[in-house]
Amino acid sequence: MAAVALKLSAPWRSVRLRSLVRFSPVPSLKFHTTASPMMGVTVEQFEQAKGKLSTLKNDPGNEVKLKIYALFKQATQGPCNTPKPGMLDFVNKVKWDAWKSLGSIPQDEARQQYCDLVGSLVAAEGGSSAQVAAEAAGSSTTYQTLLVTTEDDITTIKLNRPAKKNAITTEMYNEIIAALEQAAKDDSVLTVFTGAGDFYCSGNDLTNFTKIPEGGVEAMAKQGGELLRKYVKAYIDFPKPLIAVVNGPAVGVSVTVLGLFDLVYATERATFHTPFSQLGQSAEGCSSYTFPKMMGNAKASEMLLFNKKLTAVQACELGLVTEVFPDSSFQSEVWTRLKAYAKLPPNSLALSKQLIRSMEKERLHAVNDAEVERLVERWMSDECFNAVMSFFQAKAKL
Ligand SMILES: CCC/C=C/C(=O)SCCNC(=O)CCNC(=O)[C@H](O)C(C)(C)COP(=O)([O-])OP(=O)([O-])OC[C@H]1O[C@@H](n2cnc3c(N)ncnc32)[C@H](O)[C@@H]1OP(=O)([O-])[O-]
Repeated sequence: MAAVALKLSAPWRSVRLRSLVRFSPVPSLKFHTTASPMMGVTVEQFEQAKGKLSTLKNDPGNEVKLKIYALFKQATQGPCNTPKPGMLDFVNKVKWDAWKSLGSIPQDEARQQYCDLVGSLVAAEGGSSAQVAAEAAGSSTTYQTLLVTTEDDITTIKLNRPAKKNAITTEMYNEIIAALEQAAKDDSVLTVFTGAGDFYCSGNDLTNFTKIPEGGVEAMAKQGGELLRKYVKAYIDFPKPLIAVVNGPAVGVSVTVLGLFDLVYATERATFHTPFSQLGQSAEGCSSYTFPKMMGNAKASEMLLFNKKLTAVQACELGLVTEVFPDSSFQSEVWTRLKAYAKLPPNSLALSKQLIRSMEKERLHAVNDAEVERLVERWMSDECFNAVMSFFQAKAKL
C-alpha cells in the first residue's frame, strides 16, 4: 500500500489531498448514543477531533491521511463491506484497502483511534492538551508505528499496526524504546501499553528475518540481538508503574516481557502464546527466569518449551495476568480503574515499584544477556530458517 499511496503525493490542502481526507461522508453518524463515553470517547469528542483535523497546518503524509480516512469510515459506518474498486481506480482503491485493512475492529475502538491520531497530530503542532509524549523534551517526535499520548496523568503507548496484528518490526522496537525513555521522563504517573485493533500483539515481525544486511545472516543475528537486549533492558529499567492492557491475543516477545510489568489486565478474549520451539527459537524477555518464578517450572516449561497457549483465565491463575475482564466492559472498567490509580502520589508509587524490582535488577540483566546470546545462535540455525520460511510460504500459522 505504501508504494501506491506515495504516488498520490500532493501538498497539504491540495485538491487531491482534500479528496482523501474530506472524502468521508461526514453527516448522519450511526452511534447508539450521543452522550455515553465508549472507551473514553464521546460523540462530542469525536466531532471535535473531526473539526480539529481541518486546522492542521502541516501535511501529515499520505499514509497518515489514509489511516485517518479509514478510521473515520470504520467509526461511522463499521467494517468495509463495499465492493472493491477496479485496479485502475487508484485513489479509491487505496482508500478502500486502508478501510478494509481495519478488519472487524469495533466502531467505538475506531472512534478512539481516530481521536488519538488526530490528537497526536494536533499536539505535534503544539496546540492540544492531549500532548504527544515524545514532545516533552522539546523534540516533536512522532511515531510511525505507535500512538503515544499523555492524558489524565497516564502515558499510553499503543502498538499501531492493526493490519499486521501489531507485529513488532525493527522500527517499532526502536520506537518503543524511545517511547519508554520519554515516558520515564515525562510528568505522567502511570505508563500503559496496549494494542490497536483486535490483537494485542503477534510478537516479532517475521519479516525482520528477511532484511539481511551486508554482513549476511550473521550480521543480521548480531544486530537483532543487540536490539533485543536494548529493548528488554528498557522494560527492566523502567522506573514508573508499567501496566499492560491486553486487548486481544498476545504472542511471543509481547507475552514474555509481561513478566516485567507491574500489572497485567486482560480481556477474556486474550490468549498468551510463546511458540519458541515451534519457530526454532528460544525464550527471551527474561521469561526463562520470570515465568518459572511466577508459575513454577512445570507450567513455565509447558509454555516456553512446548508452546502451550493459555487462555486469559489460565494466565491469571498462573500469575502472569493480574485480572481478567469481560470483553464487553474491558475498556471502560480498566480505564476507570487506571484513572483512579493515576491520582495516587506519584513518588510513592515509583519508589515502591523500584523497591520491588531493585533486588532483581542485576539478575534480570544477566538473564537478558544469556537469552540474547542463545537467540543469536538460534537465528543462524536451520531450524529457525525453516520455520520462518514455512510462515512466508503460508504453510504455517500458529
Ligand atoms: C525477537 C525475539 C524472538 C522472537 C519472539 C517472538 O515474538 S516469536 C513469535 C513470532 N510471531 C509469530 O510467529 C506469529 C505469526 N503469525 C501468525 O501465526 C498469525 O498471523 C496469527 C495467529 C498471529 C494471526 O492469524 P490471523 O488469521 O488472525 O491473521 P493473519 O495471519 O491473516 O494476519 C494478518 C496479517 O498480519 C501478518 N502477520 C501477523 N503476525 C505477523 C508476524 N508476527 N510477522 C509478520 N507478519 C505477521 C500476516 O502475515 C497477515 O498479513 P497479510 O497477509 O494481511 O499481508
